[in-house]
Amino acid sequence: MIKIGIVGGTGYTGVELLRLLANHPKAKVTTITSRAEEGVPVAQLFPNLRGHYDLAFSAPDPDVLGECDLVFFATPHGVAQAMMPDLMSRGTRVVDLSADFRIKDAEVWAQWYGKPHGCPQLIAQAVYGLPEANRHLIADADLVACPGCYPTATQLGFIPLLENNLVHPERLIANAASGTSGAGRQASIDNLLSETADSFKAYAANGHRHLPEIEQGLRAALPKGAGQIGLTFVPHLLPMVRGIHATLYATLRGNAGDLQALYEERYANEPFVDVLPAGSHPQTRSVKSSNMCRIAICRPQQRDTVVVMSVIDNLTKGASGQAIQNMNIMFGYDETLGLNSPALLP
Ligand SMILES: NC(=O)C1=CN([C@@H]2O[C@H](COP(=O)(O)OP(=O)(O)OC[C@H]3O[C@@H](n4cnc5c(N)ncnc54)[C@H](OP(=O)(O)O)[C@@H]3O)[C@@H](O)[C@H]2O)C=CC1
Ligand SMILES: CC(=O)N[C@@H](CCC(=O)OP(=O)(O)O)C(=O)O
Repeated sequence: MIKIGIVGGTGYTGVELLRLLANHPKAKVTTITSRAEEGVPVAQLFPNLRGHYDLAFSAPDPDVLGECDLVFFATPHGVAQAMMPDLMSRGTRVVDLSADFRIKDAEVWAQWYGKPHGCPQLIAQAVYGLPEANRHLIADADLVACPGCYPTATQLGFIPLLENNLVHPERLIANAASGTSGAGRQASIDNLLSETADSFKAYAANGHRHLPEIEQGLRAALPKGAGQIGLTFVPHLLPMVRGIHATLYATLRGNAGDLQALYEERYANEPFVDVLPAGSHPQTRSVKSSNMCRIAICRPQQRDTVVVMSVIDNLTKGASGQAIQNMNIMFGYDETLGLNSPALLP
């Protein structure tokens, strides 16, 4: 049994980690932090966890976290950067759910996150935790940077086309829509029910901080010499709680062959990517609370635009489920341990 610490246990990704880890056979949460809720029993704040956890929230303490085999950071950007050097010097491994170590260029990070990177010396050793692309590196990593929610849905959708150099990489488009839990649990007027219900809008159309992360991942998938990645990414807010639906567009270079077979083959051995039968339209409800990404591909009127639809639960495959998938790989466990529940319906 490995000992787990969670920094930032009162946010949506923190409580999703707790939900998923409650039945994990090889991992036990031994400390969970919140500064605002210090001393409050976990089950008092989250009644769904009554009977599962005896712990109370505590303030982050490096000595206590340093006794864990693995610490998850489920905190806003900047927190992991500040605590990481001390924690890693104690030999504790880390899966960071924030964007602190996702981007390989510290200056690009600073440009998009509006402040200097707080720990540039550890960026190089951070492994980007998208198992479908980096499984072999994750296994030995001490620091895994878990991908963002939009980046997970978008990269899994585009990767097979790019790896096989089938599309013009500089003309990619991603229209993606997220439920409101993507914005976290802190109060904000924009996320009130009365602001979001019965409405649908794009936001950050001029540039969202996930753009450099997604482009970095797509660049890694493209064979050398195959051109430059250029993505137009427009996020949208959906009046629902969980889920991301990404509709992706790419222009084929020429005769692409059987795209359905290509996707089925690429993801045949992936436990958490499900390529739907031709003609399907994936729904966010088919992945709600599950770690699955469901994908469908089509080529309308057999023209040169390929459309890929990719759905995930932003809190599960888009954050905490993927974080646990990474943990399983890091500790040599079956990758699916604790993550096999099907989606919640209705
Ligand atoms: N929501 C989503 O769908 C996704 C979120 N992410 C990322 O995961 C991270 C967590 O997201 P989410 O759960 O939504 O965030 P929330 O805002 O809901 O929760 C943040 C948590 O971090 C703690 N925290 C805040 N500041 C600090 C600090 N300085 N030191 C220690 N703890 C702190 C808070 O507790 P307290 O202040 O009491 O200490 C709280 O428990 C973010 O980086 C987010 O971008 C990634 C993918 C998807
Ligand atoms: C709906 C909504 O507001 N979503 C958030 C992104 C989700 C997220 O948490 O971003 P990371 O994955 O980088 O942590 C946003 O657009 O900022």
